[in-house]
Amino acid sequence: MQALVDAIRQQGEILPGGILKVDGLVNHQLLPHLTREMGETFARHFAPLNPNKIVTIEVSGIAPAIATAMVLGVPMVYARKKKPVTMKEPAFTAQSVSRTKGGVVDLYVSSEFLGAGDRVVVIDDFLASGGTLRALAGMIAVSGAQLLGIGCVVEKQFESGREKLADLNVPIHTLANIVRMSEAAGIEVEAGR
Ligand SMILES: O=P(O)(O)OC[C@H]1O[C@H](OP(=O)(O)OP(=O)(O)O)[C@H](O)[C@@H]1O
Ligand SMILES: O=c1[nH]c(=O)c2nc[nH]c2[nH]1
Repeated sequence: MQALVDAIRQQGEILPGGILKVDGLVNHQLLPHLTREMGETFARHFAPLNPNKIVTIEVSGIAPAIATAMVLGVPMVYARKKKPVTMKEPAFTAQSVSRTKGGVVDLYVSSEFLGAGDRVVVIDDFLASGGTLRALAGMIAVSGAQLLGIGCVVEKQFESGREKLADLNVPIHTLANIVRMSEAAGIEVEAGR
């Protein structure tokens, strides 16, 4: 997605710990034209798989996920990181490591909104180590739903998440790919794959 690649070139910043800051377009401020194009691009890519649900993780996955769900006309469910009193039991749960806040986080999805018969495409903002998507895929498997594919806005190729998720045997589609980044060489970003 060329507009996203251009925006990352213009606004992306490298932070310590191999973190790419794209708060101006993905993780804090959202740009409607870019978010809409993300949704349209993911929807075009995954429509042939005929999903009946988009699943993501709060908080930064919500925007591209709802943009995709709106184009496909299907519900979007997001895993919560704190279990609210409104969430009915049983809930599916897993743990992941938050890359931007540190520490282990619990993920919760209610069985009210995910279960056998669901055909799921997962949309998230970042594919880095793949740990968060692995946790979510585990919850989807336990629920009895079928995982059809994974879409991520930004892939950090140098963290090899794609290779680590290969055993899930689902297509992974990303919109921008960070091949490498370093203070010396800057951010090498190309179209997703
Ligand atoms: O592939 P991984 O190494 O697991 O990294 C990707 C995950 O890291 C971020 O979550 P984080 O909790 O940092 O942020 P968020 O609250 O902004 O969604 C991002 O939203 C992905 O879910
Ligand atoms: O804002 C972010 N920047 C990153 O580099 C990253 N990696 C995983 N999750 C991330 N979120």
